[in-house]
This record gives sequence, C-alpha cells and structure tokens, in this order.
Amino acid sequence: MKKTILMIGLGLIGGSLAKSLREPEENHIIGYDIDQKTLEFALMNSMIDESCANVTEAAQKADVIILGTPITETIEFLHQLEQIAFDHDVIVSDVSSVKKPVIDTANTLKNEHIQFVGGHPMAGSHKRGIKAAKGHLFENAIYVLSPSSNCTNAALNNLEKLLKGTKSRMIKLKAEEHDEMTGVISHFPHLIASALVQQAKKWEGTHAFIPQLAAGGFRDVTRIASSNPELWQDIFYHNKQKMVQMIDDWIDEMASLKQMLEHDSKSELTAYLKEAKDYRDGLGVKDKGAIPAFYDLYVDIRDQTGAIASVANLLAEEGISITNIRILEIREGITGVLRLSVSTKNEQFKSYQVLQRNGYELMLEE
Ligand SMILES: NC(=O)c1ccc[n+]([C@@H]2O[C@H](COP(=O)([O-])OP(=O)(O)OC[C@H]3O[C@@H](n4cnc5c(N)ncnc54)[C@H](O)[C@@H]3O)[C@@H](O)[C@H]2O)c1
Ligand SMILES: O=C(O)C(=O)C[C@]1(C(=O)O)C=C[C@@H](O)C=C1
Repeated sequence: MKKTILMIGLGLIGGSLAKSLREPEENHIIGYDIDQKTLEFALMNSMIDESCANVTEAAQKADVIILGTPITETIEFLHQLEQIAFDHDVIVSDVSSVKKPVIDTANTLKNEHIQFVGGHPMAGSHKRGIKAAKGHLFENAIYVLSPSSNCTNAALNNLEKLLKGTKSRMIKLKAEEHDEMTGVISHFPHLIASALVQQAKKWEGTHAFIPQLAAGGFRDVTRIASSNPELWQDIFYHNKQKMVQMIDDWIDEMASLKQMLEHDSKSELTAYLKEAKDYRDGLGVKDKGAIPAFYDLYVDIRDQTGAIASVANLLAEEGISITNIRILEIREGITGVLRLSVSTKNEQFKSYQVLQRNGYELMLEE
C-alpha cells in the first residue's frame, strides 16, 4: 500500500533511501533538509515528490518518518518529534551508524503515537551529499534494524515491508551488540585508516617522494580516510567507549607484532599473516558477511583509449555481467591491471576463458 514517507536529511544515505523507496512510485516522499540546495536538487531530480519547510506539518501527514541526518541531529529530531500532536501512529526510523544513543533516547520518548525502529544500512561511501546518492546503494547490503522497547511487532513488520524497496537483507540486532560489531568492522578501521595517512604525512617530512610511492596497497587501505570528517567525528563520539576499548586492544596487538619483529620470530609472523589472510579471504565466501561474495580476475591492459571497453564488451557478448571494476596501479604508457569482479565461480571461469582466447594475460583469484 502507498505510504507517505517524510525523509529528513537528504544526503548520501537519506537521498539514496528516498530514491530506492520512490523508484517503484508506490510511495509518496516528502523531503526536508537544512540545506536548501539539497532540497532543490532532490525535487529537480524527482528523488522526492514534495519538499517541506515545516517538519511538524509534514510529520503529521506521514505514515513513516526516516531520519537521514548525522547522529547528534537525529537525537535532537527525536526530541522534536516527541512534541508533535499526531492523530495517528507513526513509524519513526533512522540510519545512524551508532545505535545505542539513538535507541536510549527513543526509549525515553513519552509520545505514544511514535513507534521507533532504529535502522542502519551497512553500505555507504567516502562521498557525502545528495549528488553521491544512488538508488541501488543498499542492494544486497545488510540493513540492521533495532526496535525500541515500546515498538510493536506490527510496526517492525511494516517497516521491513517498506524497506524491501531497498533490496537489502534485513537483520535484527540489539543496539549494544550492533555498536560493538560495527565498532570492530567499520568505525575502528576508519580510525586506523586516518592514522595511517597521518603517519605517511609525518614521514613526508623526511622523504618528500612518499606520495608518489603511494600505490594500490596504501590507496586500498586508506580510501575511507577521505570521508566526511564531521560525520566521522560524530560517529566516534557516539561510539566512544567501544573505540577506546579497541584502541587498547590495538596497542596490545601492535606490541605483540613488535616483539615478533624484534625477536626475528619468522615462523610466528608468517603464521600471523596467514591466519589474517585466511580470515580475510573467507569473508566473502560465505555470502553472508559484510563483504559480498565476489569472484575476481586480474587482467593486464595497456593504457590506451578503449582498453577497458574492449574487455567489458567481450564479457558482455558472453552474457557475463561485471559487478565491480577497478584499475590498479595504472601509470601513463605502462601496462595496468584491471580488477574485474563477477558474482559466480562459473562466470569467473568463463570470463577467464573468453579473455585468454582473445589474447589477454590474466590471473584468477582463487
Ligand atoms: N556515509 C556512510 O557511508 C554511511 C553509511 C550508513 C549510515 N550512515 C549514517 O547516515 C547518516 C547520514 O550520513 P550521510 O553519509 O548521508 O551524510 P551526508 O552529509 O551525505 O548527509 C547528511 C544530510 O543531512 C542534512 N542535515 C544535517 N543537519 C540537518 C538538520 N539539522 N536538519 C535537516 N537536515 C540536516 C545535511 O544537509 C545533509 O544533506 C549518519 O547518521 C551516518 O552515521 C552513513
Ligand atoms: O564504503 C564506505 O566508504 C563506508 O565507509 C561505508 C560504511 C562501512 O564502514 O562499511 C561506513 C559507515 C556506515 O555506517 C556503514 C558503512
């Protein structure tokens, strides 16, 4: 059934949600954003049906309200929504990367018309703002739902039904366990990525050539350090306790690595690296992890116009769809490596055969 959804905050995540929930045109989306240009962009690009200047009036028309704002603002909006005299029940959700402070606030709300279900789509990007929003951003991603203590099963089911439009995989988690897990797999890695960049920046004082040496490896592990600093400060602030605990764990981890190096413990270090490799390699395989299952091929290509299109065309002719594509270490005039991902082992093998037949040098990732 067609629902009226009020989307508050139309940036990367809010904008992507608006797009994916509006695309089947089953829902009527009212948009609100503090940034006028964002609202205009959303309207001009048909991401929302109407914009609003008054949250209270729009909220009273809504069946569902989704907060796509940074966490601190999301908590403020919950207090604002609490004051509204609704004449019907309304499902309120959010997209915050940290759940406990939001759920704790939702649990204190006295407004009986509000049914709060916390939400967190485990997909995103280092980009920010509505222009980076994509309707397919959440496809196959995990979407965590954390109901508040007073939320009914009916409200939870209705929100799940609505979010089916995102084509994500919904799971239910308690706020505390969510924050610990995302702390490990998302927030702490972000902190380390920024620290690695800071370390390289310091060393640049000694070796001015360092930035030119930054090839695939450094770029791979530090991409997320290019994210929005204000947003991530807010995430770290709200998940502070877990971050501090993980920094302590990390210091121990580094101390043990330091020992291995100082004592030339070669076999111990190899075993450590192998254990990490096996775990990392296995993350995609189960098809249930945070990293979707991909089967990769590495193709040597020349840096010339149309090189990527030729590879893509050969695969398209065989009906093979590429799920991800990335150029690694390409420098002008030198052979580059194209990393292609396909979604099944069979497609990986077929791609290998087709490209090899056409004279490409390539490697499979087992
Ligand atoms: N970036 C990611 O990868 C990612 C992934 C999942 C969840 N999240 C969560 O999504 C939320 C938004 O992140 P984003 O990446 O979309 O950020 P963003 O900066 O792209 O978008 C935030 C939007 O909120 C608007 N906004 C800010 N304060 C507002 C206010 N008081 N009233 C109305 N609008 C306001 C901004 O103008 C902007 O359009 C955060 O809570 C974040 O934790 C982010
Ligand atoms: O892909 C990225 O750039 C992200 O940082 C996305 C990412 C993540 O860590 O995976 C970041 C924060 C979110 O709350 C969810 C997803």
